[in-house]
Amino acid sequence: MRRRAARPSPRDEVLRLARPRLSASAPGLLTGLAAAASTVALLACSAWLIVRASEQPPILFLGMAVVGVRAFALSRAFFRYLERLFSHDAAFRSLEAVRVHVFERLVPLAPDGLARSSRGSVLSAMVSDVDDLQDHPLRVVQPLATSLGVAVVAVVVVATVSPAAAVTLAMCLIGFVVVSALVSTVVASSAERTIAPLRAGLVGAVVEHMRALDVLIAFGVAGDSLDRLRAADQALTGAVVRRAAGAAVGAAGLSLFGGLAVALALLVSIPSASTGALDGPSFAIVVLVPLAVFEIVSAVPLALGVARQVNAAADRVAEAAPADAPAHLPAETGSTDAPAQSDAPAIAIRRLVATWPDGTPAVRHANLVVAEGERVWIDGESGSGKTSLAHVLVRFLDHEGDYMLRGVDARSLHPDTVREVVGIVEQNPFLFDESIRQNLLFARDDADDAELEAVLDRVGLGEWLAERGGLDARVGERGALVSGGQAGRIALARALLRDFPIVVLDEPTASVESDLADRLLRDLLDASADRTVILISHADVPRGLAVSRATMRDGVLVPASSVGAGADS
Ligand SMILES: Nc1ncnc2c1ncn2[C@@H]1O[C@H](COP(=O)(O)OP(=O)(O)OP(=O)(O)O)[C@@H](O)[C@H]1O
Repeated sequence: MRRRAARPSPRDEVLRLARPRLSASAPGLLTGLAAAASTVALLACSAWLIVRASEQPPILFLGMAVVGVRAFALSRAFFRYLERLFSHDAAFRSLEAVRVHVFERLVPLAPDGLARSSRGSVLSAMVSDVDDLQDHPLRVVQPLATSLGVAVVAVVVVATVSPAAAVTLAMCLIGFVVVSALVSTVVASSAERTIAPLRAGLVGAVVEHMRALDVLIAFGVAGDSLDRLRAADQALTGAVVRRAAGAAVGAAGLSLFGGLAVALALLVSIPSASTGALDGPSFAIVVLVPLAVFEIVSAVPLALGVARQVNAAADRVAEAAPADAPAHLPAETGSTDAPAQSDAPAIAIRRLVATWPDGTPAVRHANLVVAEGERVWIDGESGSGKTSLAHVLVRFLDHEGDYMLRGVDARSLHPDTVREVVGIVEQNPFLFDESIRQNLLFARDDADDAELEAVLDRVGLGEWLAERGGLDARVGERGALVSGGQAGRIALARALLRDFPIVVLDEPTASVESDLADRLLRDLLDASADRTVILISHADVPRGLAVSRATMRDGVLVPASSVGAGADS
């Protein structure tokens, strides 16, 4: 029986994505090898030429070596240039693919699958951790492959001249790689593994500091936040310094073993040189080639350090953007045919249960039937689960039990298709730091100015728009230049532009004083008169605005009460 291949670990999956295909990386690897081989050959040829020239032979005997020195000097630069070109081209191409792939993995997580990750860690995963992954082909695979190739070729070439010198060279190379790798692992491995998380911590601290600056200043604690930033910066600097110490150990090992290789080559070659078995130029090659080889393999301890950093970055990318969506989020599959209006209710849910990705119960039990064109008011105490239900209705959250949308099982539809029919106007709508026009256009980018002005007029913002000087007025960072009620109205204008037949209004009056709340609610519901509306509001809704009412209590939706529900205004 054939065994199914084990699935690679999340880290390996990410690294495999970052690794260019062999056909893309082969030109870089081969030219890198040629450049390194040229370096060694240049030194060997020069050493031979200098020593042979000191013997003052006829110039004809030196011709080939002179050409060789020139050729290897030129080919070294030429192949080095090509190697940079090919290897970076391959790495950047795969980097582009990785970033797109990571972004595609993040999209289905938003918004509820990302609720527990800080913006800083997602930002770091997407930017600096993905950037670090390009070091895998460039600064790990390339130098290791080049070093191995050149070391083997050099040992073989030296063996043809002096087998004993080849043995000492091989021993010194192995000693250097083993000892410096071990010592630098002891000195720097923990630093290298912590650099990515510490850098993410610093980015996260900076992002949070900037986002919360108004609150921090208002409460006089901006200094404490700056202290935290400083501490994060110091921790990162400390790790970088410890990593540099590891690199210094590697450099010391290089001098030690490089010198040892030359000394041992002298030791084992002098007897044959003194008996004449080894001629002067060959003696020079045997003694000096180790210096050039060690220059190439000096990249090995650095590459091992970079490999540890890349592994840490890959772990973080795999954690921030897992290959499989976490439990309780809807799968990004299903029919893309949006269900049309029919005799079936707009929304019918029965024995519906939903859970947040972290396991917190979101909705414990809900039954609700909403006819096409009906307005339902869902009230309930803060934290009872109203917003959670809204997230189920727009398929941000998965559910168990029945959720039929216009007679079609919502789970059989692609979540994006459900969101073409059911739109949400969030409790704290997000406004981009852009003009009013841009904040509306992203809902429907082919709307002209007249349509935008009409929809703003419909949600009661016509006068305000004129006062602001038109659609080019900016709304500020996170809507800082508009009030909470105006932000809610802009969010509804977006939903109307998108023309969702079913709209969920989540606490539209939450940030509005109570005497203005009734007017805002009336305006919003008037503006959505031709659609099915599920109005979530813990505040009273004036009589007549909602047709039926249901109450959420501790995650349980208590069935709708009589027609004409609503408080006396
Ligand atoms: N992203 C989340 N991850 C995990 N738990 C959450 C998340 N969002 C909300 N909760 C929890 O789910 C429960 C219901 O919260 P929900 O926001 O649905 O209440 P709500 O009735 O809309 O409250 P409010 O009227 O204050 O907006 C609460 O216990 C809350 O702490």
